[in-house]
Amino acid sequence: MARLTPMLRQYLEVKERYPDAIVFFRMGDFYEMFFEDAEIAARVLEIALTSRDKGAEEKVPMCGVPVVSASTYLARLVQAGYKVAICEQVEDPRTAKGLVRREVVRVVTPGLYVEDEGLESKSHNYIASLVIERDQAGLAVVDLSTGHFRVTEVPLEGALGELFRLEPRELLLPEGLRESSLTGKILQSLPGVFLSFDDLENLSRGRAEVLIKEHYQVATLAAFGLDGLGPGVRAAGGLLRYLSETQKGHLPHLKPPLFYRLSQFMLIDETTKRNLELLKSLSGERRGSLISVLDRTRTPMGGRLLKHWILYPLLDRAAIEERLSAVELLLADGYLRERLSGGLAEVYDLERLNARVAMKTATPRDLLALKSSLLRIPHLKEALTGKGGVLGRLAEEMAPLPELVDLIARAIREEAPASLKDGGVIKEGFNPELDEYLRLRQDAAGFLAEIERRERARTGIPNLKLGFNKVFGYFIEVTKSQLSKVPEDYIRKQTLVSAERFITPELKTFEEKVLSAEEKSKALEQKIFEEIRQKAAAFGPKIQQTAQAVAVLDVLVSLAEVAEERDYCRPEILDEPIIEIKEGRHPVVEAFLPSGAFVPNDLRLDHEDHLLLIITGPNMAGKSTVLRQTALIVLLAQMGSFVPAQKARIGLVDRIFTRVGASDALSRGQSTFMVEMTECAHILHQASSRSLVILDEIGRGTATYDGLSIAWAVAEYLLEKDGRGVKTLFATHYHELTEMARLSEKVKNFNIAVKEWNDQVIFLHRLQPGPANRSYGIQVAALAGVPQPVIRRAKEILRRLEAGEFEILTGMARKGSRKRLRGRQLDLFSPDNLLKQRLQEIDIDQLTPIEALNILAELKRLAKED
Ligand SMILES: Nc1ncnc2c1ncn2[C@@H]1O[C@H](COP(=O)(O)OP(=O)(O)OP(=O)(O)O)[C@@H](O)[C@H]1O
Repeated sequence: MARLTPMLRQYLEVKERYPDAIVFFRMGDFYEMFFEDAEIAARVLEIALTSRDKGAEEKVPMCGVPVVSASTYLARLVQAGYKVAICEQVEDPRTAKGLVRREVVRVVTPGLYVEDEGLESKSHNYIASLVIERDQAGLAVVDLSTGHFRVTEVPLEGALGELFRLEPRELLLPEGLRESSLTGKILQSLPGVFLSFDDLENLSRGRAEVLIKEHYQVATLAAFGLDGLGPGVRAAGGLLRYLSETQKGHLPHLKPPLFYRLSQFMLIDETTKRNLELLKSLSGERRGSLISVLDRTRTPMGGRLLKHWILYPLLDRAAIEERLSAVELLLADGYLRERLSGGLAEVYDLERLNARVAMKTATPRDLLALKSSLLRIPHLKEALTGKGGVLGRLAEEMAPLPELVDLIARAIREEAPASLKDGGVIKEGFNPELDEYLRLRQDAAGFLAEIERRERARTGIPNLKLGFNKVFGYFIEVTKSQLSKVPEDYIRKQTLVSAERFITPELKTFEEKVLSAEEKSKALEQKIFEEIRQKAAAFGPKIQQTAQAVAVLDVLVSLAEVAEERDYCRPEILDEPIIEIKEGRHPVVEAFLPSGAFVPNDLRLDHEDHLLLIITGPNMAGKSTVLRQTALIVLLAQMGSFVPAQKARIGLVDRIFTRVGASDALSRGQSTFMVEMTECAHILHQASSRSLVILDEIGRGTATYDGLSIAWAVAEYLLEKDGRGVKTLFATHYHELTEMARLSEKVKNFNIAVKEWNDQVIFLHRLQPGPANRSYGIQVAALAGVPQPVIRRAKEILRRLEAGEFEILTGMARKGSRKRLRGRQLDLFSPDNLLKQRLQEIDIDQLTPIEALNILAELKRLAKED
């Protein structure tokens, strides 16, 4: 240490306090990084790595980024998963005695990033914290870029699901969980989440309460609905402490924590969110997702709220009806909708602008954006006056804040530059002192012209010019051919190819005056701007309230537009557990087909005679589509949207469960069948009589008869669960399941119609009562391009199976007729020696019917491979 320069010593002291962060060390107009930090940053940011003298002969690796463009570099480091500590000069270098004092003013991680460059405008950037107490988990989430703060308590097994629903960018966990299996599971569910660890386990309930009360200056937690909570309060307090430490206590825009219970909303778990392709398609893109069809929002806060509505459908009938009525009104009044959408399109991200104002990072252009957004508010309010219901309430909640608009309009120049650094931000006439400096600078132009004119006359050099550059300041330029006329008092400063530049004492004195005026005016502009920003910050809560109202309005207008364009209807919301859909459509599939090409379908579910619908039909007929569209229509209805149907009556559903086809869990080291059964177990445990269960092809991942037996037992269990059963749609290729309809009147068979033509199938996509009579698997295989010899052979096997050989075989197996069975099987599948040998080993007399069936299934499989 002793050999280091004082500056590097200061740097190392800072670094010692933030060992796991890259330190951005402010030096003038740059943030510099040293040692290993410099090497990492140079690599990640692709900037030059240089070095600096350590004071002795050794060199220290170093790199730097300009302060003006720092947020871009910051975004890249943070996105690459690094933590950055921003260390500023906290005193004026011009007046500091000795080394300038520097302090870390903010720590930035993926979850603490607030600059626009690295954030998706229509997504929240959440940081969450998790605290576990026995079988309960407390969860708190904050979006620092908007100030949203939410808290919940969930049973431990639901914590992961809720985390997946929120998808935080960063998760704060108790130190003790660092190496735990739970952390491993979290990383599997949320790949790319940035994990931070904190001493949350030793944060007592009492201490956490004090932290919250102190921050919000309240006497009790009752106002936030947090009283009576345990781990929820600790998670919220812990998160607040972490935010306060990293932001150095600077969190004025954080909204009061909003407590919610999972039971207030329809529960959408990880599987359902993925399977129903709510925010992303199965291939991971926005295209093909529900939100891609629904999102017509014009403001970033509207976009974020729409996501929230999709993930948190309501269970309160009155609240749903309110939203639906607003959508209906907007749908009916095209003129109103147009006025509103025009206004909304001109509102910027009020939430993030407000956050930047509060965090003192707002630029002059941010304030202009705030002003022009607020200027739209009176128009929106006016358009909504007298509308009643939600719309009327929104109008009341919007605050146009004319004092703030007026202040910004008087103070900030419309063409203000992006940064404050070079001045030119504050309008003339706003501050007399600033005007004085400005006049001096303007006068300077006249004064310089006067000097030029006078010097030309004095020296007789007609093309003598006055100029300015950053290195030499003001100068007089004389071309080489005129040099002989230059007077004695000119002092030569610079030689160019064809001219020489001079200064005079008079010019130097003048220059000092002008430059000091410039410097003073910049400092004054900075001060004035900060004062205005400070004043704007005082309007924070009103701006947030307005932003929230704008967001709701934006989503409602968006839903009305989609309803109009895609011809959706208003669903009837019921308390009784019925789902009745007439001419329902899949909102996403239909959007990809030509208009009118989608075949609508009717469907009814209830607890009397339509509790379990078994849906059979060939591959590609549209079984999955019917299943998913039913779930999506229910979800849309409960989020307050119109639905793609001619008529829909929806009894409130508390949860939608889905078990659909292959999942991407293979990459997480689980087998397809294991995933299928885990999801299935979850459904069987959790589903209630108010849930909707969608099962697509269950039991397919194992041996045929194991699978069939499981599928059958699962269906039976759901039929009886809790005495009332669970509304279930079950698509299957196990034709045997259709037998269930004979055993219970609550079960109904449906199939999806196809037409046969020239040994080809034509898909009609129409749902009709009764079981499917054929599977057409081979025709679909042919469509898919399976080679002709295989298709011919498959048809041959199928023909013989259908001719009854299958039943004969099983019958024989039951009777234990070893010899005949062997003969038949050999004949049927033209087996090789290996197969013959296997059959010799089987003691058919001891076989149970199921075992016999399994053997046959295996033979079939071998024959197919053959
Ligand atoms: N009602 C419909 N109207 C028009 N096209 C439809 C309809 N239903 C499905 N389709 C089309 O058929 C395709 C296959 O549908 P889907 O995946 O639902 O079939 P499936 O019966 O579940 O098939 P598999 O058994 O192979 O999974 C869809 O991608 C869609 O293009």
